Amino acid sequence: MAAIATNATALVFAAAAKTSTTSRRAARVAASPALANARVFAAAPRAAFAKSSLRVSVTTRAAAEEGEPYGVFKLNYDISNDVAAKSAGWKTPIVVAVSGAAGQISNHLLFKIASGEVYGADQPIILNLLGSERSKEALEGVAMELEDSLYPLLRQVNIGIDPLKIFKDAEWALLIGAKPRGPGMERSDLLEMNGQIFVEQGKALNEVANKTCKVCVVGNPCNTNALIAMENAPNLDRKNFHALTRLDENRAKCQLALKAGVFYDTVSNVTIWGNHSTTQVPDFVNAKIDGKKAVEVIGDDAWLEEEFTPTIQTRGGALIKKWGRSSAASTAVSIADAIKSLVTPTPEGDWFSTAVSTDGNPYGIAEGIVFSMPCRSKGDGSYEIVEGLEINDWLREKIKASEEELTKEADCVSHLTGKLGGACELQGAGTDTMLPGEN
Ligand SMILES: NC(=O)C1=CN([C@@H]2O[C@H](COP(=O)(O)OP(=O)(O)OC[C@H]3O[C@@H](n4cnc5c(N)ncnc54)[C@H](OP(=O)(O)O)[C@@H]3O)[C@@H](O)[C@H]2O)C=CC1
Ligand SMILES: O=C([O-])CC(=O)C(=O)O
Repeated sequence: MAAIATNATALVFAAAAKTSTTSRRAARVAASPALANARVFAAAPRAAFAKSSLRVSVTTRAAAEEGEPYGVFKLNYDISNDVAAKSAGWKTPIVVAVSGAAGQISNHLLFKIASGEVYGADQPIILNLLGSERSKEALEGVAMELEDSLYPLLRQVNIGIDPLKIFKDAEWALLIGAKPRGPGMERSDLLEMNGQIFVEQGKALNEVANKTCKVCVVGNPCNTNALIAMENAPNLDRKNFHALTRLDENRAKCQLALKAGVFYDTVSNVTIWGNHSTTQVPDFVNAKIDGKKAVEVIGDDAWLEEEFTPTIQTRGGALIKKWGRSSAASTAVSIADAIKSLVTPTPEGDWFSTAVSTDGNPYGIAEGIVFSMPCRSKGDGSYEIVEGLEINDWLREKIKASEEELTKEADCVSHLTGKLGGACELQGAGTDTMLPGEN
């Protein structure tokens, strides 16, 4: 993690960084007498927080030797004296690691997370931000903006370019960074290039993340990137790997509401099946509007099949044409929604979409891929796949096409997932498939 000096205190601290923890602290105290009375909070690992009193009993030693928390987050104090924290009954801080942290999606998401809107108003957050040589400076800028936002719940920010450090003790890993597809690139090229990133990050998560870490892959092609990360992290529960299809669900809810002439909060039970690509299947068959079947409320099967479905499949591309960039704010909102769906109980009778491992799934989808399905959660971070949805011929055929696409993608990256692979059938003209932003 980077130790970046932003003020006199930090400069003194940075200069002392190669000495012992004790002498570093002495140097900081000398530079800032107010610290003389301060005790440790900033880099205390999660286990150090006693649930009842929020008392911190360890020093920053371990983290300090790897790199310091950013800027103001270096300032140590005793959380047991934090009246606001105590009276609000705050929980133990959690480590949320984010890759592509200097990118445009993160620029929206990080501030939502730090505000308490995502994990709850009683959940202190430690943000670990992963960048690269390319984005080092930009990442500092992001950390500066987080400092300047004065979020009470944001208790520490660490920035760095080494996933082994940034993913340390992560309870959530939001993997957003990925190379965008460039002109003339085959999807298989993108799979290969980004696949390498997710091998490295999967291995790092395996080594240093909390064993119950929940991983949400956003960087495209997100389903297969999630598969690669999952296969490279055998110490983590496969069920805890997700690829983001919540944006597609939100897009589908909006279009159904628009057609029905109702506000979108009346639309429920919307599933996105399959890949976050143009083969995805927005399920209008099981969707509801005001508790009634959407198909009956809308009463226009031709529209649902021939307009609604392709509109959702290609919404990303339509947005890029208008805005000149891919969805960022709405993607960040949907990541927040996806997390909230796992940390709060799903409303009775409803479900949400997330792409998860197909191992043991109740719909007969091929195993060994990451496929979007209807899920429910008790709010403890885990989920179950909702069984018993009606799969009519229309859905069956479309779901099959997305399943075949993901199976081919998995074959293309078999050398990255430790499987004995088949040929990569995505290579060559006419066989290539598209991301939502590529049409
Ligand atoms: N699943 C979904 O619903 C959606 C997914 N997406 C995907 O999310 C990802 C991030 O989008 P967004 O934040 O808008 O993108 P940005 O271009 O703003 O940021 C992407 C980040 O990826 C990192 N990156 C990793 N490897 C490379 C590379 N080889 N070349 C360039 N950048 C790289 C960069 O960070 P660094 O230099 O720090 O590594 C960069 O900051 C994309 O893959 C996009 O397709 C977007 C919208 C919806
Ligand atoms: O293709 C992209 O980068 C954008 C994308 O996934 C989407 O908007 O759904």
